[in-house]
Amino acid sequence: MIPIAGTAVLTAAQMRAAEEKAIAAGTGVDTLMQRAGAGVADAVRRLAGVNEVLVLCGPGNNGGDGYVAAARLHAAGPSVRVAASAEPRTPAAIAARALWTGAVEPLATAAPAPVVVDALFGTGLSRALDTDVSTALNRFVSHANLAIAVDLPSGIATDDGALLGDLPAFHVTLALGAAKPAHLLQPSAVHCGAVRLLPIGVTTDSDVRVLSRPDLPAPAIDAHKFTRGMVAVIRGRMAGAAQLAAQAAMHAGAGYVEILGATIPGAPHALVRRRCDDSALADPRIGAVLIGPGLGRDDAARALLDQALATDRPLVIDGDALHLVTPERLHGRPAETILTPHAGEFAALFAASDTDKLTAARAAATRANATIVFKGPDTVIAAADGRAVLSPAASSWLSTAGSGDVLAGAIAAMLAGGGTPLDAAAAGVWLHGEAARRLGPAFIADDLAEALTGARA
Ligand SMILES: NC(=O)C1=CN([C@@H]2O[C@H](COP(=O)(O)OP(=O)(O)OC[C@H]3O[C@@H](n4cnc5c(N)ncnc54)[C@H](O)[C@@H]3O)[C@@H](O)[C@H]2O)[C@@H](O)CC1
Ligand SMILES: Nc1ncnc2c1ncn2[C@@H]1O[C@H](COP(=O)(O)OP(=O)(O)O)[C@@H](O)[C@H]1O
Ligand SMILES: [K+]
Repeated sequence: MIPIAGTAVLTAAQMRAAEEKAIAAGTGVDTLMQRAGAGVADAVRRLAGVNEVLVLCGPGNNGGDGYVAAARLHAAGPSVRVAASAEPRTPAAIAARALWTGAVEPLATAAPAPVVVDALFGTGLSRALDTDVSTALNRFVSHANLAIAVDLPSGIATDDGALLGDLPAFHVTLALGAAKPAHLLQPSAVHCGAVRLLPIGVTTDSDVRVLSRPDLPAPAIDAHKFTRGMVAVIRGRMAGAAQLAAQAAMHAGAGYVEILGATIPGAPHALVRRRCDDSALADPRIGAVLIGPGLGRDDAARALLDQALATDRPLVIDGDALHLVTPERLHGRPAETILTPHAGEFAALFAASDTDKLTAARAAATRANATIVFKGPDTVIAAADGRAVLSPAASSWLSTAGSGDVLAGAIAAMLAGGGTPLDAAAAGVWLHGEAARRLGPAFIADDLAEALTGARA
């Protein structure tokens, strides 16, 4: 049972292919199922203690994992019962069913237990749950003190995180072999609870990974302010937003942060101010230019955006600027570009899409030849080369005005510090989430910017 941070994320088809590769190399599906079931039993025993466990088994290999786990749990001591929605259908699941010597109760009439283990459906779910199955599942989960899902909560779509039925929320989900998009994308992720990985000895390879704590060393012994990264924030109509972003860049570790534009009364003394002209923007020491927070959408804003797009400096584009730019204008830029849209800005820039958030972000990244940070409760970071990073849900207290400005500043600091755009964006998202976690409830964006210092530590 290991944390999923930094691990590969596989679709159902990629997981099947990985499994087939293992089978072709000599590890049978029964062996994989034994490993999965043993891992589940071990995790359940640790989480459930001496409480009675009810294992719910479906017709496929997810159900097979359930029978293996039930037999192993029974052998290890805890009181276990099994209820099934249907007879097992796959050869491996039929063999696993034979290992369970106790009764198999019908799902509809089985009594609840303090611990419920859902092995009804995993990556093979192909349509919505029947209502009798989802009613029973809700009944068991609502009566349990601890609800554990095997691989995925039954009723969620592995690849896009859609809910295929009226689903309860689980406390823990044990991802078999690899995390899947549904463990991280909403609305399904919130139904998974804490997700832990159970390795089953299958090699998993993917362009998509789970966000992890970035490696951000202290400045080198001979560092000076410009080697640590210089960030230029272009100020627009709302000075507060630009100031928040600038403060975030400073607290995230940039060595030198300047505001390009009119003076902001009360700004920190460490924040340098300069006129926003072509020569300021051409400063070769600038590691990242940030435009968008509080920019406005008028002609003056458009002129500032033109200036920013004309530089050969790495660029972070946020907020209002996302409404003024087009993917085509970004495509030919001579330096890296990171875009940080929330759902509304994403739709304005790339048009609404009916695909899932991961697919949409990757397509947008290719289209704009930029790194996209598609924000929200399931932030997706996608690079133009197809790689992507999925963030586990961050604190919902981030839903406060200005927290996006803080994120943009943190990402600009990471980019100026020399990371690749994908690493810089991921590091910024991680610091932002960690700062929020440290603050707890009801913080404001100003607190969040300051808390980046602690997150960085
Ligand atoms: N991929 C791997 O490497 C491994 C996968 N294993 C397990 O195998 C699972 C995948 O097994 P399967 O492909 O057999 O799929 P599932 O066990 O998820 O379910 C498939 C079965 O359910 C039926 N079905 C699908 N949707 C339904 C619905 N809404 N209502 C009623 N019946 C429905 C299908 O016709 C099929 O019979 C994984 O989630 C995991 O738990 C493990 O056994 C070990 C290794
Ligand atoms: N419910 C939520 N759970 C987790 N993170 C959230 C939630 N709501 C917003 N966020 C995060 O907070 C930030 C909000 O950014 P944005 O919408 O641009 O706000 P603003 O424009 O007010 O600064 C983003 O990083 C987003 O991912
Ligand atoms: K399941």
